[in-house]
Amino acid sequence: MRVGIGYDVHAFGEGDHVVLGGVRIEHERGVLAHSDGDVLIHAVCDALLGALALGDIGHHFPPGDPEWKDADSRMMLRAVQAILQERGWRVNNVDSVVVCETPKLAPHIDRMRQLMSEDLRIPVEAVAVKATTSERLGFTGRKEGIAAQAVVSLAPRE
Ligand SMILES: Nc1ccn([C@@H]2O[C@H](COP(=O)(O)O)[C@@H](O)[C@H]2O)c(=O)n1
Ligand SMILES: C[C@@]1(CO)OP(=O)(O)OP(=O)(O)OC[C@H]1O
Repeated sequence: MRVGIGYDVHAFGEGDHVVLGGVRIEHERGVLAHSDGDVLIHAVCDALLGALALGDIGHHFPPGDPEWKDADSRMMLRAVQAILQERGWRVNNVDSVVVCETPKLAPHIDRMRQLMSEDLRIPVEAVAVKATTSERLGFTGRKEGIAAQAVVSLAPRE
């Protein structure tokens, strides 16, 4: 068994939607990012890579690389899953939390779980996504950006 932790932040910027866990959510602002700025999937990718001490998302998908400009972060999640599989591991479970005052995430949580479980090839019951505000404190509380944290466990493939 291996465990990993991931954390990511994206600042709000111009735009009319955010993408979280692969779900497009209409919002008064977008996020600043090289890719689609899916802070939740980035945190999950970092947790998965961390579990095997394989560096971080920026190491595998360099922020300056045109290939990843505006990229769908689900491509990165599937690529990371393939790396784990090649090395003889499978994802056992994912837990995660997204921190932002807005948008309201509760209506979208089950879709995020579904999409990430498909990309990771595990049951939806093994993927948890939670949302919280930071009670108007700090950068998330001031609506300057979104943060996400993830913890994963991996098991050897039989
Ligand atoms: N962006 C968010 C933040 C929170 N929620 C949901 O609201 C509940 C209460 O949040 P608190 O920060 O006041 O504890 C939380 O448990 C989430 O279910 C949300 O949907 N979107
Ligand atoms: C996802 C990548 C892809 O270039 O860029 P961003 O979308 O800017 O996201 P971030 O979490 O800041 O950095 C990781 C990069 O790998």
